[in-house]
Amino acid sequence: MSQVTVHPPQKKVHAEIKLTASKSECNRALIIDALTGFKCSLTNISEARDCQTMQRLLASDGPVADVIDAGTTMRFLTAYFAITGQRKTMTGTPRMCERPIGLLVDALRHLGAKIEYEQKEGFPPLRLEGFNYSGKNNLNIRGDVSSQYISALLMIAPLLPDGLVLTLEGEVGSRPYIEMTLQQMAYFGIKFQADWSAQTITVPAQSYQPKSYAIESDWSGASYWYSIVALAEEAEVELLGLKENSLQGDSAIVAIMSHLGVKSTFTERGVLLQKTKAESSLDWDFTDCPDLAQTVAVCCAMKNIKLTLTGVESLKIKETDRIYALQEELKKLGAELVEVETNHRYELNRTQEVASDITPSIHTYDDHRMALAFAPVGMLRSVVIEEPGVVVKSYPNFWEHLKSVTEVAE
Ligand SMILES: O=C(O)C1=C[C@@H](OP(=O)(O)O)[C@@H](O)[C@H](O)C1
Ligand SMILES: C=C(OP(=O)(O)O)C(=O)O
Repeated sequence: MSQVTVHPPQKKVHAEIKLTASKSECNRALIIDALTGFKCSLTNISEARDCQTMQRLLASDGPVADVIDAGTTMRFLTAYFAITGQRKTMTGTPRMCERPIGLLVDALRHLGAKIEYEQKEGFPPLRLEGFNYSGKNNLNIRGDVSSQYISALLMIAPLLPDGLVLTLEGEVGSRPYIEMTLQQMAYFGIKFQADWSAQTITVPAQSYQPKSYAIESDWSGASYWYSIVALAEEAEVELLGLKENSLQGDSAIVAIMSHLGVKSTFTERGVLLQKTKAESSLDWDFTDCPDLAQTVAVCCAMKNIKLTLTGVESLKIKETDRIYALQEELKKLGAELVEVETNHRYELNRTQEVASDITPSIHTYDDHRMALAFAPVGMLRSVVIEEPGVVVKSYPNFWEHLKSVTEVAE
């Protein structure tokens, strides 16, 4: 097993970090570029493996598209290959083949795509066998499973002969990601109407306009630096390439961390993080920013801040069951994450002190965010992170960046 040990810093954490670009923004830009016939000029392409995989698969005419563990790549490419009538087998890691895709497949079939399941109904691997337009431009889809299905459908909507009227049913999770999709579509010239009270988005048939586009740094990646600053005794970190008015919903970390002891000041180059006083409890709804839940839970566990989490149901179908993974690994930090009876509400409490001579060893469950969220623990006590290479999915340079502020032993 490979592992790293993160040791507490010997001096003030002081760094300027150039984060890689957002994988979400990048994978949308790559799909839109493909829909213009690759006529856009994209800059600051993300180093995240999910985006490298997207680029490689868009450029390949091979019959099998293996997305590895990239959810957006799987969902966005399925819609893209379907609408462009490409015959492909879509597959990924064993975990990817446990992540549901039935709602997207049903929607694409309704529009005219021929798609078969190769193994289990509702899950990858899938076989795409062409597209024959059904003449239907109305579609209803549940909003509470994954917003990625909705983004995937929206991005192909302008290419449908009659456009698309998409109605989202029930609760809508990860809504900022849907808004990011619409804003990026608008940037590339697409006109649409979004009626959020009726949860209906109307996209007429039209063409994307090729343009140049610079992808912003990754706010999800920024969240680990917020946690580092919150936990370190003394710290000042500038994160480069982030904007105050971001398309990314994970910029909510600014507001969350203002309660947990990090002050943000936007500069011409990005955002400056400085320490400030933390509150003793936090109650946060993660419906709009599910990828921040692990960062915040670990940070609160270490700072002994009582945390109540809601809106975390989707965590069970991500790279791993993140609720289970958090529950297991937080125990090693002396904290307990329990579901409160009132349903879908979780409470995090420190229940015991872990002796200072114990070095917790954190299992990462093939989930980049488990490694990234637990690494900041090293600001307060030495911690082992198992299989550290998982970070490559979204933040390949993380360990190099961390080494610039503290000892990370291989
Ligand atoms: O559209 C996107 O780029 C994403 C949407 C979210 O997924 P869900 O919509 O499945 O919650 C998020 O967790 C994921 O990391 C990226
Ligand atoms: C859930 C995530 O990614 P995806 O769904 O794209 O695999 C993530 O990066 O936290």
